[in-house]
Amino acid sequence: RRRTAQLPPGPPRNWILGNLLDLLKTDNLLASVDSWQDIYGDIVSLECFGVTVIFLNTLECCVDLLERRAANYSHRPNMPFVRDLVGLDKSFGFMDFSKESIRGRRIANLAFRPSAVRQYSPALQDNAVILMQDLLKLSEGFESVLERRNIQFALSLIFGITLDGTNQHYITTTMDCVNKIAGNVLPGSRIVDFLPFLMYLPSWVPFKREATQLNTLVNDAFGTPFEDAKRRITDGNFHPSFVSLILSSEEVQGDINTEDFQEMMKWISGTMFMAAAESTTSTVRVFFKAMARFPAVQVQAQEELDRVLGTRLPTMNDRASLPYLNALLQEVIRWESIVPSGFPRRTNADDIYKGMFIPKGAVILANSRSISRHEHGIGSPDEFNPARFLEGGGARPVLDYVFGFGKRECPGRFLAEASVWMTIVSVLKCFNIIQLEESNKAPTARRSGVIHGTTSLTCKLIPRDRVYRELIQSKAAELEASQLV
Ligand code: HEM
Repeated sequence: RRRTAQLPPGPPRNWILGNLLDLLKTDNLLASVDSWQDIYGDIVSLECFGVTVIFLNTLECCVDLLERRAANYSHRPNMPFVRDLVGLDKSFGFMDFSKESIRGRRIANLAFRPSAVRQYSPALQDNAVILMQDLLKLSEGFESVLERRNIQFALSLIFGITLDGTNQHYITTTMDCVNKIAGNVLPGSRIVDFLPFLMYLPSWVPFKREATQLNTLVNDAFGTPFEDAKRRITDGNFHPSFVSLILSSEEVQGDINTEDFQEMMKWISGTMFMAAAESTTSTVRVFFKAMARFPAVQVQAQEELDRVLGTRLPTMNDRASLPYLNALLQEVIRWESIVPSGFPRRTNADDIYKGMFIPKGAVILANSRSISRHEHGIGSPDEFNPARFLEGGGARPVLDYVFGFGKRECPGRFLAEASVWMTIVSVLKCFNIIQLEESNKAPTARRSGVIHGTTSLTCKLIPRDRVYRELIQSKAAELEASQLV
């Protein structure tokens, strides 16, 4: 069967370069994948220097392969640039599916499983209050405030670090590191990923110099906050965090004080931090964009908030009584997928699926953007309409696909959902989001690569009522006095 089965169909290949030129268009790659799907169907393949790249464009294909055949589809691609040269092979997010990556996920789960995330409710609420206070001071151009607050929250939750005048460098280092990693993950970002022997070129070759610089940045961004957290724990002057929890946990087996364990924890905590730093901010940016463009949805959401809460600020306990807001959260995550082509996987052995040949070593991308555009229920997929997630709306719950599949499913999904929910209900309760006139300049995409950072925001905030301003200011003053944020 293997000899007769063909690779999945795909765009024509150049006899030397294969589909390299198609893959190099990373900015337009998603638009190209849409058109290939229309022409070639649910599974599309490309080829480059003997490496097959396969896009899975439907939920059925993703579940069949990434979940039901997980044993063959749970590795990450070889990616010599980021894994070997930059050194991210020590991060469980980049490791093959192995005892070590399973251990990393288990340890992360201790602090990010649903029961643990529920305990972060007070911290999420406090974080939302401080964000609202920052937004009150700055009605326009608030994108950097969102980014900053999210990084501060992640630093505090994972490492127990609060930012003061001495450690602001964490913000720039983190963003620089996340952007550079995200830009080097998709197939086509680096030729060396298709031709691994290029790794052995001398160190002055430009891409190797770049890798060395990125390696230094990665070691700093992953290592410094962990060392800082350990120092605070040793001094006995620390806020409880993921690191302090694990370093004192009875559930973790092995010798916590060995160098190997400490090194592993550095990479696990750094991985969770880097993954959290950008993903939630990008999702919140999609929310602002949608609210500015679809004011009727905003009015309906505020109507529900005012009816259920009166004039008090929201808390995490309100989730169960705000069905429209819950649907709105799902629609934000569906409408503009922030990890549109998933995080690449690799096959471990040859396979046959639906009569097509999927070779060993193929890079597999779960096209969650396409799924979100086909499993959207009522109306057009481009319209922002939370009602599609209410009864009879027919949309597939986003948790079924946006956070990946099977054994590599996103371990931060419960925190991501809770944190984005708390932010959007707080913003809608306290502000109206107004679309600014679009400038003539085409909006710039913030980021390309594996994380889609959406276009720059063209909206401003108008506080809704004095009562919220007063509530925010008094609660924020309390928090600042107790140095909890
Ligand atoms: C809306 C926000 C987020 C989205 C859409 C998202 C999506 C994803 C996706 C699609 C994957 C790949 C899963 C696969 O291979 O099947 C992934 C992996 C991962 N995510 Fe998230 N994520 C988000 C937030 C977070 C947060 C907040 C954290 C950390 C607290 C996190 C940590 C990770 C890690 C560590 C992995 C790698 C897991 C592994 O390789 O085993 N993510 N995420």
